[in-house]
Amino acid sequence: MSLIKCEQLSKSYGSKLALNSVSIELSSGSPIALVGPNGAGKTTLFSLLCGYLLPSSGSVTILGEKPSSKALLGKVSSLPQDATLDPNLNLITQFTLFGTLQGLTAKAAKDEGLRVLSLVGLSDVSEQKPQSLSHGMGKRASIAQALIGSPQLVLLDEPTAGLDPANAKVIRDLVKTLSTDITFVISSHNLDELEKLCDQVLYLDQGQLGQSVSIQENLTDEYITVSMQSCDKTQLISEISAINGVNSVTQKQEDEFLIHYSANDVIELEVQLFQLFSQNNWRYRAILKGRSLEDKLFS
Ligand SMILES: Nc1ncnc2c1ncn2[C@@H]1O[C@H](COP(=O)(O)OP(=O)(O)OP(=O)(O)O)[C@@H](O)[C@H]1O
Repeated sequence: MSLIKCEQLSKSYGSKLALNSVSIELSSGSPIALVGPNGAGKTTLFSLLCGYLLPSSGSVTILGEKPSSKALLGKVSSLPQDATLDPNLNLITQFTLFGTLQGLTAKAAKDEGLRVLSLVGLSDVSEQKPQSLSHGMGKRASIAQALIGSPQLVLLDEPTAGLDPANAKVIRDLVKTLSTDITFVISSHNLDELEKLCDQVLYLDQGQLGQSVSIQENLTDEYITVSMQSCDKTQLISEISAINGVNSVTQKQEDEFLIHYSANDVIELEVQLFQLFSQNNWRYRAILKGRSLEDKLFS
């Protein structure tokens, strides 16, 4: 059975059509990215999936059920972009309350609260109120709240927005670890982050679902993306273009170059690239097989 199924799903706010006939069918598994410009309809789609909003037309089901149905209690949860915890209650008190709202006994709810706090590394602050937490800890606490009851589907809206790189990595590692049991759908503007986490990317623009890109396909594409730290750009393009099997070299950004090749032996091409860098004393930042997600989506 599909995890999420939307058929010609539309949502209007008055005369504003925020979501326009979206049809998708998604299965459980690796994290799924939802990307799109501001106002594309990502939050609206999340709200429909959670049952916070009703469709104007079309249909949406999660595990075959309507989003707000009792059968989905505890199976779907979400971390809205502006989620805040109750400032008046300490973490474990409010998590216990959320657990009981999902039908757990008080004891089981407290155990569950402690379990999810431990998952996000916040056992030590379970008795503290949200205001005493740093921004990163607060975000982890909100994610912990979304994990109460071991849901099958968790929707994360900008889970690392505003976090420093170290805290963002903690959240990414957490999602990676948990994604063996939970399917995450992550809305974010951070394409680098999504590339690290997700296999599939849904692109929403002006309420319409555009392309669905599989990141894994990168592995078989005949592209290499090279980010350089220092080099002579004109010479780099000319010398790589001259390598046997290379069809084209395109400068994508200031220091990023996309190599399209038809060589059968990618390892041989990589060796030649390293030799070229070494001979010219050029330094590289990264060499990526395939195209970057940004390039796949926007070129
Ligand atoms: N409650 C509302 N009333 C009227 N219009 C709304 C409402 N909520 C959203 N919209 C409009 O619907 C469209 C989609 O908004 P939505 O918040 O779903 O986009 P988004 O992709 O999440 O944007 P962002 O990346 O900026 O968070 C926008 O044009 C927005 O202005």
